Amino acid sequence: MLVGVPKEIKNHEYRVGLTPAAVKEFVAHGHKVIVEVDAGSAIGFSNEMYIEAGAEIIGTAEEIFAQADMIVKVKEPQPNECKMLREGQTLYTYLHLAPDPTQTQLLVESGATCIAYETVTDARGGLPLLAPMSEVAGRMAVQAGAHYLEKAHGGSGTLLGGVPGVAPGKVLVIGGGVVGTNAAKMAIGLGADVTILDRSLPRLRELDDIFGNQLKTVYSTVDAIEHYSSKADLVVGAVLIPGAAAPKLLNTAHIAQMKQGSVLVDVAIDQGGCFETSRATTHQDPVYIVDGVVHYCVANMPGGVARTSTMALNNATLPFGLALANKGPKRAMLENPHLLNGLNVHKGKVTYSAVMDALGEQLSLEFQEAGAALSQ
Ligand SMILES: NC(=O)C1=CN([C@@H]2O[C@H](COP(=O)(O)OP(=O)(O)OC[C@H]3O[C@@H](n4cnc5c(N)ncnc54)[C@H](O)[C@@H]3O)[C@@H](O)[C@H]2O)C=CC1
Ligand SMILES: CC(=O)C(=O)O
Ligand SMILES: [Mg+2]
Repeated sequence: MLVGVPKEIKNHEYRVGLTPAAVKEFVAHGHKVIVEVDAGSAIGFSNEMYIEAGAEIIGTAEEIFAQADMIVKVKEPQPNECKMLREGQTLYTYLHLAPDPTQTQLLVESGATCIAYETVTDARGGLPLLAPMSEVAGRMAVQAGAHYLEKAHGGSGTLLGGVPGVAPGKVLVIGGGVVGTNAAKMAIGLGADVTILDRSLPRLRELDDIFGNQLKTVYSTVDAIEHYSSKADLVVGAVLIPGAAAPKLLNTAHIAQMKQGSVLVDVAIDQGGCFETSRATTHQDPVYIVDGVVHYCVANMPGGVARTSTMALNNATLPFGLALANKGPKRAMLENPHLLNGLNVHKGKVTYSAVMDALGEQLSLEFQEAGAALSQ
């Protein structure tokens, strides 16, 4: 198969679909890889490294899209990229279609086979191609929180770890999944006083087993959220109800009760955010202040540490990517129901029901169940 890797074109997005190490794997399996010039240069993956791994460097995205059987990316394709896709071509990347009618319409019109990283599943009910970016975002949440607690950045001037003779800062993590666990790990590592809320008791038991008495686990109720947020220096929003908009767990009245200079990091902002006052921000302009509380709501946090994120993402995407190339997309998906769950659009039809539920009527889309669509 001819695999193409264009340079990402979203604002301040430096991740790249394949690392040189991943290219080497595709080449070792007999595939040809073409990479756009400087696709990874910003994060230390030079054109020479890709050539050494066996790739050919190509001057423009247009040539990559025209030649490749499968396009491997990170972020959802931008409109000009969608227009270069065609029937018979496979797109393997994050898509997040449900809130994005324009992209959905363009992918349907392209006729291409579009696989979304974020809907590929695993045998334990997890999302294995979302998990690495949730690990990154969870860890970054505490780094960002510690930074914005500094006086010069709008915070209260609190050091999360404290010092001998001064108590540590208090961190509240709401949601104990992948983001929440990684945030807790970092906050504990800094020596903060950490409490995590979840509404799943089995999950709270697991967290108790992992962290012991370094972490306070509390069942998530309105009362618990009110109590712990009013005392917190840093609150991390890390809830997910799969496929749905995030629930608003802190309202404006709760935020008014919080300490001046405390920090909210709303990681769930890509699902609409879990604080009433949250609105999406960017790496260029990451924070704003409401009622004396600093809000950090960056929707693509992993892009901020693009080198680590690219390597973490490739570790997860490589086995599925190789299966797509080795077997061909049709056989690879029909043989693996978890990969098939990634299929969102195929030959002009939507094949993922949550996307159909969100946009079907608005765009007059045609739906076909993924397995049936591929089998034709
Ligand atoms: N902003 C960014 O750059 C990124 C954002 N994310 C987002 O972070 C969010 C969390 O992702 P994951 O940790 O992977 O999800 P997850 O499914 O692993 O964990 C979510 C947890 O929230 C809990 N939960 C649901 N409702 C709750 C409530 N009312 N109170 C307390 N807990 C509740 C669930 O029981 C579950 O344990 C998602 O919206 C995801 O899309 C992920 C990566 C990057
Ligand atoms: C998950 C996602 O969309 C990102 O890492 O940017
Ligand atoms: Mg206040």
